[in-house]
Amino acid sequence: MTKQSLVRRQDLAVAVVVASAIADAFPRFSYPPTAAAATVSCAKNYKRLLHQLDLGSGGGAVGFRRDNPWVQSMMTLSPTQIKPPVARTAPLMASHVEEYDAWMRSHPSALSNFEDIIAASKGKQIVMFLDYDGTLSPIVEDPDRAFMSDEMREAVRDLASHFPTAIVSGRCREKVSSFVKLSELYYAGSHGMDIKGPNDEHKHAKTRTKAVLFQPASEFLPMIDEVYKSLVETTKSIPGSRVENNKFCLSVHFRCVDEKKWSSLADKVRSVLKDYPKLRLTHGRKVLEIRPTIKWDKGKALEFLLESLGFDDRNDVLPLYIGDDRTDEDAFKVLRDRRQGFGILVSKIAKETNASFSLREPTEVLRFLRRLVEWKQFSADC
Ligand SMILES: O=P(O)(O)OC[C@H]1O[C@H](O[C@H]2O[C@H](CO)[C@@H](O)[C@H](O)[C@H]2O)[C@H](O)[C@@H](O)[C@@H]1O
Repeated sequence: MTKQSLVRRQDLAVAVVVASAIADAFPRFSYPPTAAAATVSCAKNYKRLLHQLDLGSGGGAVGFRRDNPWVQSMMTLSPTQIKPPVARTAPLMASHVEEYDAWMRSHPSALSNFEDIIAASKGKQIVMFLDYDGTLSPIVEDPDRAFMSDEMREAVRDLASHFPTAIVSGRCREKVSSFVKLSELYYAGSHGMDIKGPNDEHKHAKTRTKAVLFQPASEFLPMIDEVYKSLVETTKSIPGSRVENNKFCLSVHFRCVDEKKWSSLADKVRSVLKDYPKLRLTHGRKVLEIRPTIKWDKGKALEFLLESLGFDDRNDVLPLYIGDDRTDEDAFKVLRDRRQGFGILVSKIAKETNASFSLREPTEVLRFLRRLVEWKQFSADC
């Protein structure tokens, strides 16, 4: 066994131990799922939980005990806080490693399969879509300090000089663009509900976009502001909770909330939302996300941007979307349904996904982006 493969095995073992801990703590939702049941059970559970979470479609009266599905879903979909158990039995670990290996075979590394991705781009214009948190920046406790490294910024800048590049984020557009600090990019903030093109001087030569600006949820602004104020007031008694105003949507963070208080936090959020049937609730990584019930998401934003760039109904385009979160699945699904381009999921653990490839963490995203730039520069020189 090589040193590299040994290291990878050790990483896998850690991921597996954490996943096993989740499965132990919440056996109803095994995670990662068994190889055979992975697709069906994860998808079913997630859909069921989302249905129960969807207050807009009548969530019904439910309590907020630890055994409540809503609270359970906060736990199962936000695994990082769960500590690995002290010891695991070898056979169990081995089986989970096998499951992870099986997942990696169906969602192989975009780095190891770089040549295949490049081969698929032959004669096509690559268009890049990048999620921000957990993709370009590592997940940190304070959302206001989720900075992107200078190396990553440099790589994204180089990337955008070769390919049209968009940032697609749940954050407020102004906030994410202040983190990225590159005016040559397209930005789709608030989960795609706030889209803006690059400044005039940066328009990409191969695109015919004009000043793109699309805000399909603008009528919800007063309601979102009102709910933001209510949530700040209602949740202030929960230590560590935090409400973030993302302009067309809101985030209620529970990364720094004691697990014992999650139920109470969920209760408070729901008590506010019950008066707003036009808002719905979804989950991200240790975050409850509140947004208008309109049929608009990151997938629609991807389609909107492709069309704005003049690539709609064309076969000579290869969109690549890199993201780490549930909300990115809408974009992965669009690519899968269109049979166009590739979704790349950033994850260290097996997850139900519509992505075709995977990368383990933002440092691998950085390597992938750099390779794309190097390949483009090399092919331009030849
Ligand atoms: O679509 P994204 O760009 O991935 O945005 C999704 C949410 O990201 C941020 O929250 C996440 O990152 C934080 C900083 O690392 C972390 O503290 C939090 O637990 C994560 O959920 C952002 O703050 C949210 O508003 C976005 O909705």
